[in-house]
Amino acid sequence: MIGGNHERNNFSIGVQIHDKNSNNWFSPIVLGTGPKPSQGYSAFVLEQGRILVIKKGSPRNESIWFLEVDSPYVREQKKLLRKEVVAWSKGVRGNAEKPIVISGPSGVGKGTLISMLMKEFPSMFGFSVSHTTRSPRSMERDGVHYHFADKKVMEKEIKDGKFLEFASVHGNLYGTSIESVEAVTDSGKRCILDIDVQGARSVRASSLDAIFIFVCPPSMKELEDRLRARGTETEEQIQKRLRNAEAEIKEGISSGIFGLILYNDNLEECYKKLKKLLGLDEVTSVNGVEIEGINLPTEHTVSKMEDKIIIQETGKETRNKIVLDISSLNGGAPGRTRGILVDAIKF
Ligand SMILES: Nc1ncnc2c1ncn2[C@@H]1O[C@H](COP(=O)(O)OP(=O)(O)OP(=O)(O)O)[C@@H](O)[C@H]1O
Ligand SMILES: Nc1nc2c(ncn2[C@@H]2O[C@H](COP(=O)(O)O)[C@@H](O)[C@H]2O)c(=O)[nH]1
Repeated sequence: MIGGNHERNNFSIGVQIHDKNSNNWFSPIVLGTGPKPSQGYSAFVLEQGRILVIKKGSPRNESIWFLEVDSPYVREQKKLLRKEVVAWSKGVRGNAEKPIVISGPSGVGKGTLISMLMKEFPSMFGFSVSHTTRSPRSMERDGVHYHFADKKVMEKEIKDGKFLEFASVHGNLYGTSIESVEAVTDSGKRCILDIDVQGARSVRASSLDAIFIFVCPPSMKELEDRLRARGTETEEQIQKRLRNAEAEIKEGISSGIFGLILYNDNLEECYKKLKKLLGLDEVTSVNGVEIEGINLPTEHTVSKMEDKIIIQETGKETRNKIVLDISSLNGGAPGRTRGILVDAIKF
């Protein structure tokens, strides 16, 4: 059962599961950010354990949702959390672009390359803000560079299934929350994750369909010089990061986790190669790839014909029809919007 839940000031709609055998209702763990309560919903059970939910009277990009009840991702989470699990993802027009995972040893230049990409293509990419238990550096801001977290709180949230991946890196806990990835995908942008090799391995093993890029330094000497020049770590921390770098580089190159390997020798050259790998070398406009919202008429009826959902405007002389092609679904939970092909027909 999917329904409104205003009473406890919880402004996301609630989900309850009915067990036919015991005739009991129970509340599953709900992953991802769901839709806010609305004046009405239509729902259709789709293949592969998904429910399509269409909201009435919602603003642009807020009307189409998918509740995953028995998809491969949800089954994986049920095993991990040993509880009933469901997961939300939001429907967007077109293709949901794959998230990009960037890994590499500390100081190789991942953050520098990501900043260049986000500066040149601000409307295309968004950064997944990780959680960490390490202390902030002087220029770092909470919620922008990291969510600086208390270890106990973060460990509890990991237990509650709120993280896509987490790892102990250079003596601190780091992790990517589902909410952080969703904050990016919900804004229609392609998500970039800057995470270590262990985190990339976890993401690879999950059902999040991403692109994996490993960044290598030209030499260990150059890596050391960059870490020192950055001036953000103590000598002891630099030594620890350099020791870890050797194993990370070995694993990054030989484990098969990463489909793409970039050498960051000359920064400009490396950035050009990164853009080429992402198919951006010909892009001159910052608005080249936008994921559009799906704009539904406020008053409508909904029907299903084979693999098409037909949304018909009511109460007006011109009756616009919107057709969702559910055979075209791509992407999805966790932390991803679900792309869908949409046709609008005016009468
Ligand atoms: N190709 C390059 N040549 C010289 N210096 C570089 C190059 N790329 C990055 N740098 C410099 O190296 C330092 C480390 O870069 P950056 O902070 O981006 O590394 P990082 O991989 O994100 O590290 P961490 O994993 O610790 O966050 C920075 O001072 C940056 O300006
Ligand atoms: N597994 C994860 N690794 C992460 C995450 N966020 C950052 N990192 C990695 O940690 C190191 C050190 O980062 P620093 O900011 O302390 O220099 C670096 O390799 C990052 O890629 C995360 O969410 N999960």
